[in-house]
Amino acid sequence: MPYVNEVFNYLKRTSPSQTEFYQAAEEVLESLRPLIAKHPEYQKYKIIERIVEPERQILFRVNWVDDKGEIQVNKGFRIEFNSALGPYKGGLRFHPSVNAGVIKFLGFEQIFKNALTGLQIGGGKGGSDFDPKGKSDNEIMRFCQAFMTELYRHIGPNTDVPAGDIGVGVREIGYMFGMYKKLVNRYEGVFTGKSLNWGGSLGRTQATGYGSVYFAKYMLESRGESLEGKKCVVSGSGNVAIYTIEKLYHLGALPITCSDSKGMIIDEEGIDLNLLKELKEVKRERLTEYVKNRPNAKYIPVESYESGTNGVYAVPCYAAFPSATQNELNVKDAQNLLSNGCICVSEGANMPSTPEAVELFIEKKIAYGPGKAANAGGVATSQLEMAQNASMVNWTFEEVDEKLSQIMKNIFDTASQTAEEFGEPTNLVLGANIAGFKKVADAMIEQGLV
Ligand SMILES: NC(=O)C1=CN([C@@H]2O[C@H](COP(=O)(O)OP(=O)(O)OC[C@H]3O[C@@H](n4cnc5c(N)ncnc54)[C@H](OP(=O)(O)O)[C@@H]3O)[C@@H](O)[C@H]2O)C=CC1
Ligand SMILES: O=C(O)CCC(=O)C(=O)O
Repeated sequence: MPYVNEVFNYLKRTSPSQTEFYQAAEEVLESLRPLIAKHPEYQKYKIIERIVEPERQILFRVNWVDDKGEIQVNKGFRIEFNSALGPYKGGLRFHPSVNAGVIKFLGFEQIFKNALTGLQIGGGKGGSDFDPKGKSDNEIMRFCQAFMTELYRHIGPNTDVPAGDIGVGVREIGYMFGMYKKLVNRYEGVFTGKSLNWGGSLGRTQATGYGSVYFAKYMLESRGESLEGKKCVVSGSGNVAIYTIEKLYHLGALPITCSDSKGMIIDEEGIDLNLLKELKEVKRERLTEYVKNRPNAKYIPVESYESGTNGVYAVPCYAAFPSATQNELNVKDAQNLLSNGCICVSEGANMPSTPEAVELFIEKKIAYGPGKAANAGGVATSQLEMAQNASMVNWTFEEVDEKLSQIMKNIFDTASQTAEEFGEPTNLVLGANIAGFKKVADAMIEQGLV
């Protein structure tokens, strides 16, 4: 369909060098071809042209002073992509790889992910190229405060509600919220992922990882399969990876790997979750420390991975849970997984598989849950946090977890029913993209040309 090609070419011409954004946009636009053929109104109202263009992009300078008294300068970003379904909602990422193209891909994915949750949240994302690694607690605080001295004027509980992502957790949210409160002189639910001491929701910390495992469970159930007793591989060792591992244990599976940017752990007896939490959540150590406490486990540094592959996906498993970062799983990794008998991939990370890897998973018809569906439990639980803040109530952990599980089931049902309707029953990429897009597109038409 030339229309879709034209929009994609326009986007490449007008937003140069945004590789990750092109990747995310191309996948969605390709999926939309059969929908647009059936629904010419999307073309008439120029929904595709409008949806690939953020409503607002905020780029700003962040000045702060390090512990040596030297001035440091970083870039800050907030991309308010689409508000058809609710206030902009999406995390903040602090990582040296952050640039406009990365934030734009994340914000774009967020539009459809948030729509799939069935909740009233629009799509946005932000962050900075600030590297939190090796920074003191005081430096983290000063950076977060400096970041907020600009961002505060663009956000609000009914406007734009940030949360965490890579490099941003409860500690950073606390420092940013503190500065926001001081600047606006109001105590309000402007962030999610807050500490339980002052407005956070039980279950938000666990939600993305738990949600990704629930999604795998529902994909597998629909095929008469289950995770019980099965070996699983997990990449990453941050928030999403840790709670993926925890939920895998709850469901009787055996998670045997985790990783960080320097290397990976293989622990055939099962990852020691208490040890991992202590190292990563409390001490903020590297994974090399894990094997010092767990002599039977093996540490493999990145340099020892087979060239051009991610070592995690060379480990034989029944199901894989990519939970680190974008494009961490390439076509060679996908081949390794498939040839070792893996039948399920549930993406906790955003866009962790390259387009060629995704194509192979779809062609082989394995249970493949794309990130925008499989990791939507985090943002969905953020919306539950907003709902509790707005009505000044606190739900129990069990209430939140029950709602999360049901939301993941609904997302799976919606994506698979839509995939079936468009003639490819196992293709959840197609199903998730069409179902998410349709909800936003219909709202955009109903709200007029704004
Ligand atoms: N937190 C949330 O609620 C949600 C997160 N996500 C996505 O999940 C993924 C993980 O996020 P989260 O767990 O919150 O982040 P964390 O910062 O808690 O952890 C990130 C993990 O990924 C590893 N990692 C990051 N970048 C790279 C890289 N370039 N190469 C190899 N490993 C890397 C980190 O290793 P190291 O410490 O060495 O850098 C760390 O183990 C991201 O894609 C994020 O967008 C999706 C939905 C919600
Ligand atoms: O909880 C949120 O608002 C955002 C989570 C997030 O950044 C994501 O879904 O990628």
